[in-house]
Amino acid sequence: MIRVGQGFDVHQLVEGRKCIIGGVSIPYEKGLLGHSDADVLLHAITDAILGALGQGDIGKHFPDTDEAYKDADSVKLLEDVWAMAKRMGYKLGNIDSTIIAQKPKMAPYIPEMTQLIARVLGAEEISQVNVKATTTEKLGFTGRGEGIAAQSVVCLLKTAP
Ligand SMILES: Nc1ccn([C@@H]2O[C@H](COP(=O)(O)O)[C@@H](O)[C@H]2O)c(=O)n1
Ligand SMILES: C[C@@]1(CO)OP(=O)(O)OP(=O)(O)OC[C@H]1O
Repeated sequence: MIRVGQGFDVHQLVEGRKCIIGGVSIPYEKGLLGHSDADVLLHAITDAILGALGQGDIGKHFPDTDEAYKDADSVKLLEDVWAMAKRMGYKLGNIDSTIIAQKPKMAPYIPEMTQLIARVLGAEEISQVNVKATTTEKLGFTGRGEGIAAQSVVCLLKTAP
C-alpha cells in the first residue's frame, strides 16, 4: 500500500539565532526562531510523514509547551517519527521538499541536507530524497527576509501487514 503526506512550516528569521535547515548549520547573519532549533525543513518533512501515517502533526507529538523540546534537535524529532513509521510497517518511497527563502543561498548546503535526510529515513538510494530551494522574487514575508518556509511531500510504502 502507498501512503502520501504533505507538510508545510514557517519560522521567523531573527538576529542571535542559528540558521539550522535540513540538519545543517548555515552561516548567516540571522537564524530561525522557535521553541526547538526551528529547523523549518525537517519540521515540514516530519509533518509530511505524520500526515502519511494519519498521525496528526509535529505539535501534537512534540508540544511547544513542553520544556523537553526546548532547543530540541529536529533531527531527533524526525528520528522519533521515523521510528514510528517503521513500527507501523512503512519504508520510504520518496520525498520531495522545497525551502522558500530569499536568502541565504541554500544550494551549497543541499547535498549535505539530502545525505542527512536519506540516512535518517533509511533511503536505499539517494534519489529517493530531493531538496530544492526557491526565492519568492523578493515578494511576501519570505521575499522581505522576515522568515523562511518549507514544504514537503512524502510517499511511504507498506512493507509489512
Ligand atoms: N534561498 C535560495 C533560493 C534559491 N536558490 C537556488 O537558486 C535558484 C533560482 O531561484 P529562483 O527563486 O530565482 O527560482 C533555485 O532554483 C535554487 O537552485 C538557492 O540556492 N537558495
Ligand atoms: C517543534 C516544536 C516543539 O519544540 O516547536 P517549534 O520549534 O516552535 O516548531 P513548530 O514548527 O512550531 O512545531 C512544533 C513544536 O511543537
